Amino acid sequence: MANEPGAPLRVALLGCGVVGSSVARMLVEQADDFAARAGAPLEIVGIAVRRPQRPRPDVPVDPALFTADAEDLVTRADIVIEVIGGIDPARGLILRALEHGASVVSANKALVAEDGPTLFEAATAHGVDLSYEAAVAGAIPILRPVQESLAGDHVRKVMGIVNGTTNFVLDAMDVSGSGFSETVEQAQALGYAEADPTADVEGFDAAAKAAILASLAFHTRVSAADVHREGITEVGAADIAAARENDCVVKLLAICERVTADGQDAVSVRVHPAMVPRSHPLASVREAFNAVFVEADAAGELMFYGRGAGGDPTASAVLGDVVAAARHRVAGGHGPRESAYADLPVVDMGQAVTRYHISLDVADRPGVLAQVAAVFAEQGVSIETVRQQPGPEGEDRARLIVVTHRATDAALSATVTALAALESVAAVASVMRVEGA
Ligand SMILES: NC(=O)C1=CN([C@@H]2O[C@H](COP(=O)(O)OP(=O)(O)OC[C@H]3O[C@@H](n4cnc5c(N)ncnc54)[C@H](OP(=O)(O)O)[C@@H]3O)[C@@H](O)[C@H]2O)C=CC1
Ligand SMILES: N[C@@H](CC=O)C(=O)O
Repeated sequence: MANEPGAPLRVALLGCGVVGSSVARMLVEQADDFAARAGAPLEIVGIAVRRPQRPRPDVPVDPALFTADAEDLVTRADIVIEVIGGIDPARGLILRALEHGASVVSANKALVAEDGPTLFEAATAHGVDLSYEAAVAGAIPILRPVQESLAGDHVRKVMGIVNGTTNFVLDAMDVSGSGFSETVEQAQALGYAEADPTADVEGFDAAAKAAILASLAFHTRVSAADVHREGITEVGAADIAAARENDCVVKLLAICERVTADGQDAVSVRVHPAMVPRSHPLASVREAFNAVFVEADAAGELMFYGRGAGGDPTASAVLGDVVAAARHRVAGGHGPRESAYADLPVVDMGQAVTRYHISLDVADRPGVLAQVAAVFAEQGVSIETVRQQPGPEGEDRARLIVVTHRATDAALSATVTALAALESVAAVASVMRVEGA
């Protein structure tokens, strides 16, 4: 859909919170640059928010532009930027914008991961762009490289830290021993966390991003519901300490990989905390930074690193999509369409192959090590290393630390259940997967 040459492009902004206020400010402050890059001036014609009367001193626009009537606003724009978040009303507003011929830019991973195909079909039907680079890993250009630059390769695996809030919390627990709630509050104040931080700490946000990455990397459809998800609320000081003793750090990882299941090509997509060796590049990703590690047949290993959350970093990705959409409207053409021809099944977590680090408090007497080893053997799980440490002073207990070789998650988790049932095992002190070794 081409616009009149030189005519301003009408931009509607839906949402003016952490991300939207940065987008509005940058559009205004860098208006001349955007006009030159896009090939036409970008003119904000309205900003839809919940509370239009609220003073917003950090947003340098005419207060009359604020409206609560997003439904009307989207029908008056060439480009609609959706940074409200959540499923509704964002979904209805995007569909309405596309139906009215507007190009849409969104940062909404929850919506794309839940109902992307409906939105993509509407964009295709109306011949306009729908882009969402900001939805995964904030400022890091990762979706376009995976979708376009790697379209000539065969991506085998994508593994990354894609949630800034949880990385901020885990990093603080490791470095300063800070408490969980206190660091989540800090992440909220810094604008990293979602409106409801449960989405971050319970892994929903990372699962949505994993679904998007897997869909693009493997040319298939993966929705958020297909992703195995564990958050960081169960990670305690004992796990952080166990990781440190093992020369590892704990990270919330999103892992998307091609697998073979029952002789068929399939994909495994999971989000969970894992111990990562300090020597691995992902271990050095600190604070709210994100990083995504991609393995492809021809390219080999690639790593993308940068700020994964916050207003300005996310606005950078949003505005990159806005300029691309504007160029298409000025010169004709459109961005990449969904490529989901592969139609690969998603395997369940039990079939995923991983390694476990298990710390057990056991009775310190002859034969216990043999009992423990027998449980691993019964489940077909091979032990890589086992260490024994003294237990608490005055108690006849020892701490056994076992790291396994790779096995299916089903076998590993059955092993932990069987270990916990042994009379000689007083407690399973910590269980965590190990990745990146
Ligand atoms: N924050 C971050 O670091 C990142 C966020 N994202 C994504 O960007 C999106 C926005 O996030 P963020 O800016 O943090 O969110 P905020 O909660 O800070 O802002 C949400 C904005 O949407 C407005 N809004 C809420 N409901 C409605 C509604 N029904 N109609 C019109 N406007 C509404 C709010 O209005 P009001 O101001 O009046 O309350 C507010 O301006 C989300 O999809 C998020 O996942 C992506 C990457 C990073
Ligand atoms: N809440 C998210 C924001 C970016 O997507 C995060 O913490 O990474």
